[in-house]
Amino acid sequence: MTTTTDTTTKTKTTVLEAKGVTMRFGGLTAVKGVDLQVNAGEIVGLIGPNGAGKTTFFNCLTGLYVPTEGSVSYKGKVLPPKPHRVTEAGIARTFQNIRLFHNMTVMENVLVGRHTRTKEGLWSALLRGPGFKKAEAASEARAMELLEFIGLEHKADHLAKNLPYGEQRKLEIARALASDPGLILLDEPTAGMNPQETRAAEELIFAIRDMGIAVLVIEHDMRFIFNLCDRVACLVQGEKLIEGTASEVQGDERVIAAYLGTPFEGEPGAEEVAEVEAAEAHAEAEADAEPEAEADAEPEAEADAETEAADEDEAPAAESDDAPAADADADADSTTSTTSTEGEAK
Ligand SMILES: Nc1ncnc2c1ncn2[C@@H]1O[C@H](COP(=O)(O)OP(=O)(O)OP(=O)(O)O)[C@@H](O)[C@H]1O
Repeated sequence: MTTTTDTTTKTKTTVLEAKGVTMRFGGLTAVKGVDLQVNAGEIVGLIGPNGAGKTTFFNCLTGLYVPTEGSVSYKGKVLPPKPHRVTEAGIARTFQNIRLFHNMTVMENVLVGRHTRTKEGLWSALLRGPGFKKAEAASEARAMELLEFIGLEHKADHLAKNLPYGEQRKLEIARALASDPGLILLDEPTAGMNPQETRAAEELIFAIRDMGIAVLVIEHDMRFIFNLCDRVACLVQGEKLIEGTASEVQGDERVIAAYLGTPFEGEPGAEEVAEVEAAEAHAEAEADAEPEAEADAEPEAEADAETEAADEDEAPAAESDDAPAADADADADSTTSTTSTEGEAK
């Protein structure tokens, strides 16, 4: 599996073109006039805070929702808003919450994904004629190729429900690939994954791109997205806030603000700096004053000083030293954990 990000051989053929896609649910406009293009050979990321409209936009692209306004074209043709027609046209997808057939084997799950490419009709299937058997053998061969591609060929006859979580996510991708798509939409492919599984998913997506399949991916894991994507679009409250290269989007203050409310990287605000400096100066002054106080103190006074160690004169200095670091960690943690919890919850 190659992880090259070399883009020299990429063409600029537009695979997906969404124009002015709007989706309203009663009074709520979940997606507002979003334009987005995905070109052949590209990996495009779609980011945005919770409830920004990312999954709704995916559902509009794949025919699960009929957009209130706008159009979606695949390779120059407007797509009918019907999921099976969209799959037939060449767009496959995975879901935020895993949707495997849990009591079917790994192989059978991939074969289900193959059905849009199987031309044999009902009678042929019931009579199991030569045409059907040939098609069935070809489907199984293709399914096994895909299982080899994701590294699950040795588990072809295991029940899907017995796979570990990370392998279930990979199997979903194999099932989507079974329809021979030209574009795959991945909705939070690393939700709930550990760092090793996330890294493997990243490699898998590069390999899918290298097979000639364009990728549009929703993800909350920013490191993953910015490492992976040629372009990134950010949705906020249903609207596209910005679209650009990973570095353009990563550094955009509006994106940071949309996620966190306040910047958490780069320079802290003047107020925070002044607060920390004052606390440090206070702690130093206390430390300098202490030896003298101890030297002068009578035994009773020493006991008093110990009792006072926990009083408010000491406490602010100690807290001021620890608090900024602890807060920064908490911020970072809460960003990550919100992300994974969110992903798992759906
Ligand atoms: N079927 C629906 N009916 C009514 N409102 C909906 C429906 N689907 C989504 N919404 C609303 O549309 C908005 C966008 O939701 P959506 O799930 O698309 O956001 P998201 O960016 O994918 O969020 P997350 O990152 O949490 O998955 C939310 O306010 C949501 O409650």
